[in-house]
Amino acid sequence: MLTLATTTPGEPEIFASLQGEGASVGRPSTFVRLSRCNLACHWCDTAYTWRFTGDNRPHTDDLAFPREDNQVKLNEAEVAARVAALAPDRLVLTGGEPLLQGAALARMVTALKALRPEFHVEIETNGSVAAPAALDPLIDQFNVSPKLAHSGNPASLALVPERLAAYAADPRAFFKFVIAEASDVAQVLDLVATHAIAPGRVYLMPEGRDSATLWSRARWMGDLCAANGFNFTDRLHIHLWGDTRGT
Ligand SMILES: Nc1nc2[nH]cc(C(=O)O)c2c(=O)[nH]1
Ligand code: SF4
Ligand SMILES: [Mg+2]
Repeated sequence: MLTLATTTPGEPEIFASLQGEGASVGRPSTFVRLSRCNLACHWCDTAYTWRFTGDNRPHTDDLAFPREDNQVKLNEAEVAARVAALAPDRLVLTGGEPLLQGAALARMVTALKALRPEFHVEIETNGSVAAPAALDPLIDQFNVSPKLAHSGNPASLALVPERLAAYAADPRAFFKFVIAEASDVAQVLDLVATHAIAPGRVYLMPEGRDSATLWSRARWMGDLCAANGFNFTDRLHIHLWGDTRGT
């Protein structure tokens, strides 16, 4: 069984869109959004995956989401069938933190590949959780987004050295850092040096949930990327559809 986020109460967040971030930006992809996260970022744009009623950890919106409206359980075969029925041949597993449900995801992706073997599978992870052995070989690309100090998470939870080292050693992994201020990049340089990550595998992405914020941060971030040999990634889906569920 998988616990998914919802678009509207009872409706699982499974949708065809364009990958809006990172190395596969612009590619038509079907997204499956898993509920629950092990972190709590102040600026999280999917707080409805974790900030359930009674969870008072700080968040900029300070909203509490009733669990019954924002989670739905679906079995692995049903999720696979819904993904297979949509046009894209690429799957993006996201959340929340999808690897909290890694064993069930392995069953779902196995069922999907039985229906449509051509699928390319990406996973968006915060990099603090490992993929279980059953899932790992089914993943073509890890989009690892370690959370820096400005996320508000204690480094002891967000930056697990052995996890980051394992992703750094995995050629399937790209690193995508959410940046709000130029000074955040010092921590990126530190992590990249510690784990010997080639700059060409690193993406800097502006924090922002509206076009104006993304554009204003992109202006100074472009220079920082060029100076350090990092890639820049925008958040295409925000420009196209805004900060909405199911896009
Ligand atoms: N279009 C689109 N691309 C995305 N790439 C990563 C996303 C995420 O929420 O993890 C995301 C998302 O929510 N929508
Ligand atoms: S790790 Fe991702 S899903 Fe979890 S709180 Fe942070 S931004 Fe949100
Ligand atoms: Mg998103």
